[in-house]
Amino acid sequence: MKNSSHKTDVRYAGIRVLREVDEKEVFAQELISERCAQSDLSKRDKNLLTELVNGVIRHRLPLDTLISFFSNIPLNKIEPWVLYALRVGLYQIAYLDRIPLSAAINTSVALVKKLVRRTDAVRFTNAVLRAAERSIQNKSACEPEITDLQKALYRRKNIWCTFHHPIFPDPAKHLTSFLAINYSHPEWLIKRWISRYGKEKTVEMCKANNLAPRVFLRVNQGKISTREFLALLDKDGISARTINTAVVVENIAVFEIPGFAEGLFFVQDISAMKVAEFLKIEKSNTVLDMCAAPGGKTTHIAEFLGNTGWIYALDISAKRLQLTKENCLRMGIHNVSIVCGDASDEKAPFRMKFDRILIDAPCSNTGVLSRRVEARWRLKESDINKLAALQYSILKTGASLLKSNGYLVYSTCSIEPEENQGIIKKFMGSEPQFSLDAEEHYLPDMDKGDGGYMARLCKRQVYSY
Ligand SMILES: C[S@@+](CC[C@H](N)C(=O)[O-])C[C@H]1O[C@@H](n2cnc3c(N)ncnc32)[C@H](O)[C@@H]1O
Repeated sequence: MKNSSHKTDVRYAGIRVLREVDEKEVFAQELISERCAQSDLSKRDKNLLTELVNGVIRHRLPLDTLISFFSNIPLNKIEPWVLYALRVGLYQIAYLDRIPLSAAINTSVALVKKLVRRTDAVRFTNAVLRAAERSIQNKSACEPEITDLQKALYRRKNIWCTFHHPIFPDPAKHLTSFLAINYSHPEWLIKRWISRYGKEKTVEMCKANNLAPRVFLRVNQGKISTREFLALLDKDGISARTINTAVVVENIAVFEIPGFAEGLFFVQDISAMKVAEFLKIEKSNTVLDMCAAPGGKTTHIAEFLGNTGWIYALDISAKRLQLTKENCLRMGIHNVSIVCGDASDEKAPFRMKFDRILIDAPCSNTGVLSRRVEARWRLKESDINKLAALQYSILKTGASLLKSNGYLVYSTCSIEPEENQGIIKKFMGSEPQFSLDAEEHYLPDMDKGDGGYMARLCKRQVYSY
């Protein structure tokens, strides 16, 4: 859909991405980047597209709760395009400040007019959005002003939106469903985290998961020094600072940062940057990266190797390995072989053994929910044990491919113990040749980065007499 000046309409692009993310099970961020690259959207509209798609996915549960409250049709009976248009409209009404309420309503109604072309659907969309708008009492209420939590929706940075009606569960009677709806996470995950981390920490993590994550850049030292890169950003008026070796950029989308195509940096969370370092790479090592795509850690390992040694980048996904290849080319890395295969298969396609092995395992992603916005809705509690079984078999294969005195790092971006300490404990119980050299786990934090886990195992030499 083009608007009157024949430019792509940003909300139309957004609603299509939202439906595709749900129906094709693709990653929202990858689809947003693809659409931004292909479209004639302005920089401002690209930012709005990112905000709308990520915001609607992150806040889906409170948005659907509002729709259910103001609609006379059950949620599962609402025509899909109408439902997406309602979510987009309500997100702007309840969570954004820049867009006038009338514009939020009119643009969603216009989407339904174009996509559904039925007057009852148009009338229904208009009625639900106007009822929600009329029910808002104060869009920027501070915590001390909240007298009835059933009428209050948490927005961000301790700002709430209050309503005239009691829409949300009573926290005194249904604490977990109140927290699940207000902070937009599945209830089973809230229960799990409360039992492990307590209510305060759980709420803090949920709040962090609902904010756009910080953009951390790993400067490609093979091409440019951090000082030179900061000067380049400064020249473009981009404010940046360093945290340890990472560069943090504020208020800017990745596509606006200079030097991407030239491979001057890799976008990588500060927690993910710790993993390659943890592997204790030495020059000339032969390294196996067993779950390598799209190559964030492969390219970091290459930096530690300099132009020495060799990396085998294995992954089960040919499509994601294509990204690994492109990233290696972009970053100017040539000592990598790309291998497509199943790392859980004990007959892994290698006859040789490796000095270092990295297993950055497929996981539930519960440490990176601010980045992987759709993950919280796709994940089921029963998936955690299934993932643990896969992770364990990948670890067993990796262990069989490590040289004596070599190091193996097992890492995830999950904060669930079954996928982390549980795997290592079980493994150590059955593999006396290995010792646990070091272990770290971290919870998601706005300033310190994503949540996750890493363990370094050492394979001892066994002498037979
Ligand atoms: C956490 S991501 C890896 C991220 C990567 N290390 C990086 O830093 O860019 C996990 C990867 O595991 C891959 N994967 C899932 N199951 C696998 C299997 N059985 N064998 C090999 N790779 C697998 C996925 O395709 C995905 O690319």
